[in-house]
Amino acid sequence: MPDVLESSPSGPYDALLLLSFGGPEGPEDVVPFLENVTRGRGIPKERLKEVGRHYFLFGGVSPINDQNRALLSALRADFAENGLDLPVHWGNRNWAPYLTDTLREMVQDGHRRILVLATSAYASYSGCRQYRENLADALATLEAEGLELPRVDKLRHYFNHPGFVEPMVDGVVEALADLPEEVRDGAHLAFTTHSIPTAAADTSGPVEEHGDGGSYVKQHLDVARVIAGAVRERTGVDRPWQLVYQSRSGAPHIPWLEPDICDHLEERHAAGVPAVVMVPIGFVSDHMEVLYDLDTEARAKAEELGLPVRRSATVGADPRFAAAIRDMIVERAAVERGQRVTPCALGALGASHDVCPVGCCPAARDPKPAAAGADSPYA
Ligand SMILES: CC1=C(CCC(=O)O)c2cc3nc(cc4[nH]c(cc5[nH]c(cc1n2)c(C)c5CCC(=O)O)c(CCC(=O)O)c4C)C(CCC(=O)O)=C3C
Ligand SMILES: [Fe+2]
Repeated sequence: MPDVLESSPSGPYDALLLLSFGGPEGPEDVVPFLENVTRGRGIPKERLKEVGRHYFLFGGVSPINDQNRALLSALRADFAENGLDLPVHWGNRNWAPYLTDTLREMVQDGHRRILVLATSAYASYSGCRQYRENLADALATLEAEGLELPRVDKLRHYFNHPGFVEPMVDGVVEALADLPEEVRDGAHLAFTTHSIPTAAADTSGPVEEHGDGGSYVKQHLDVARVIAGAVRERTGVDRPWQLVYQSRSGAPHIPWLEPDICDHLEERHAAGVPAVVMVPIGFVSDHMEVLYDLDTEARAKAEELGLPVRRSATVGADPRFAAAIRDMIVERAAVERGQRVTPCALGALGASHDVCPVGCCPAARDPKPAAAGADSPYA
């Protein structure tokens, strides 16, 4: 076995775990799903009712599960085509297939070195450490069951990998082409991502990045700048752009990142901007936040204003994204074998760390053990 692993480009890893958020698959799943997501998180009941309503509008089905099934197929097809013999499993934090069940099956199948791909591209408590906390929790459960624990690592943040960025550039160019010609050149770009509490943004990423929106805001600004630059080159038009936010929750007196996309559309319209393309860089695929908060709510706001808007595509299961993941797996495996690599990244920040350092994206309150980082209690 060790010989096979040594000669494989993904050795020492023997499996990939696609780790996602999870979502309901029917109306009866919605409330239990929301209970799973919000356990002990103090989200106002009003907000939960509102979010439940979004899911019911779509038949109680989150788009995220089919998106993950498509990504699984794309990864398996890409690995097979490129001779990467690495099985891919799928587990979620908040709905079936649950992370703990998937990890148990992987251990029972004999996997010992597992690399995790999270469907979240940026640093933050919600987008990184919370995934690592759930991994630690799953490992603790398996340990209590007497299973021998595998070693679990997490793939670096991929927000600035060309395989993530380039499909979004294509998406913006296509969205612009879909606008009426008379407003196309004057259109502004609104890069959107999930709002988080400003305190969580300020402590996102490694300690030395804390303050002023932390890694979360810096990473999004870097990607937005790269995409806006590429779109300028492709279309020959220099369009103003801004990073804005969506999907705010939490108590109203707690500051979250602003402006909200709907306020931004109002402000741009009042300033005489003729059109806006919304670019959801914060989302890996068409999550409920994209289908409801942008395609339903923000579109309704734009219609009310008489402002032409388009929403550009998320990366989803684009083959370039699957190839990028393969690239990063092979890269990380080489690092683990003690080899030097030149990691691939666009923008000014460079490739993100392979291992989250101590103090990265701390929890706002009651810190929990987190796996797959420098402060992991597991090997
Ligand atoms: C940064 C970030 C991402 C992007 C990174 C990543 O992708 O992980 C993300 C993704 C997602 N968030 C999702 C769903 C929810 N998020 C909630 C609540 C919250 N999200 C937060 C942040 C983020 N969330 C925060 C700071 C809260 C407040 C409470 C808390 O600190 O927990 C709530 C509770 C109700 C509400 O408050 O809205 C729900 C239902 C789904 C599934 C969607 C689908 O079904 O397609 C996905 C992909
Ligand atoms: Fe969320």
